[in-house]
Amino acid sequence: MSSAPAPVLKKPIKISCIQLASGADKDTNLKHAAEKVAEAAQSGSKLVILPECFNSPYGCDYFPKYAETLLPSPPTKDQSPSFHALSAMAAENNVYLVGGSIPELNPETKKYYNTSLTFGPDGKLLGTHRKVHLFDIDIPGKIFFKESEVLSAGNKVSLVDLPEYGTIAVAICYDVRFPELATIAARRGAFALIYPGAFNLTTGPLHWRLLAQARAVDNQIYVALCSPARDMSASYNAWGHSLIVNPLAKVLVEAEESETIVQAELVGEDITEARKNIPLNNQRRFDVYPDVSQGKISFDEL
Ligand SMILES: NC(=O)CC(=O)C(=O)O
Repeated sequence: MSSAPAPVLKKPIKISCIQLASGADKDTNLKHAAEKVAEAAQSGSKLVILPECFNSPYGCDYFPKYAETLLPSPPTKDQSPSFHALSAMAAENNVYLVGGSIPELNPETKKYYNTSLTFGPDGKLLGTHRKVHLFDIDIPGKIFFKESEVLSAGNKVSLVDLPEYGTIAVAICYDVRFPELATIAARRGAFALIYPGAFNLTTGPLHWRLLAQARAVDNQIYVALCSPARDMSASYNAWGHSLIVNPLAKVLVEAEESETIVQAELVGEDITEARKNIPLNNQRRFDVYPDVSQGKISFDEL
């Protein structure tokens, strides 16, 4: 007799994406982020998400200037003010915090990364994700961006365990375009795919919502994309439109472009129901596409 699979989300959790307005001053950005995290927590969120490059402008010219050193871990306050500010935001508000991303400099290799840090309600670091797929695109007349001119790529699928709830996967922005990473995280039991991200005025309207819905329908789990607010005076204009999508790929909530917090309650039964009614997980044909299941995968060492 086959028994029902254990729910991947043990109890409901309210989550918030903070579509943060930030500028060039890191201290101001950190203080503002702290106010917004407190606001999200006060409204009942237990998982709070900040955007990609939440405390700096986004662009290759800015990565070295704003980069912080995270190793050896934990870093000192001088090495990483953002690490300490994020840890305090999580602890003071008793929330899990996916701290968007920050530019990171590895002091030994001298390589830069676009790195996300996730903290628990006790302020302890639970996981890190270095952007795996660097944002290198050239759409003539519209947008040219080459993160690989400055950044190096991370090399792992990042899963973070939230003990009372279950497991989330954290990846960054351009990573959302790669279904393999999401599908592997889902097969490892994630109940949500969390992407701090910063699409732009060209790719945002084309693909932002579509990709969130695609990753949700592929994997029958929740997806959250958290953008910075749009700033037309900045060199990179973020799309905004932070959103949360359910396991049937329905958009539960979506922002416009200005600063706001979008929230939704994630419910385990909605994942179970979607998977019962459309049982993709029992129907995969790895005998037909073995490369997907046999590739070598690196996971987060928690
Ligand atoms: N900024 C990114 O990493 C990705 C992006 O804007 C896009 O894929 O489009």
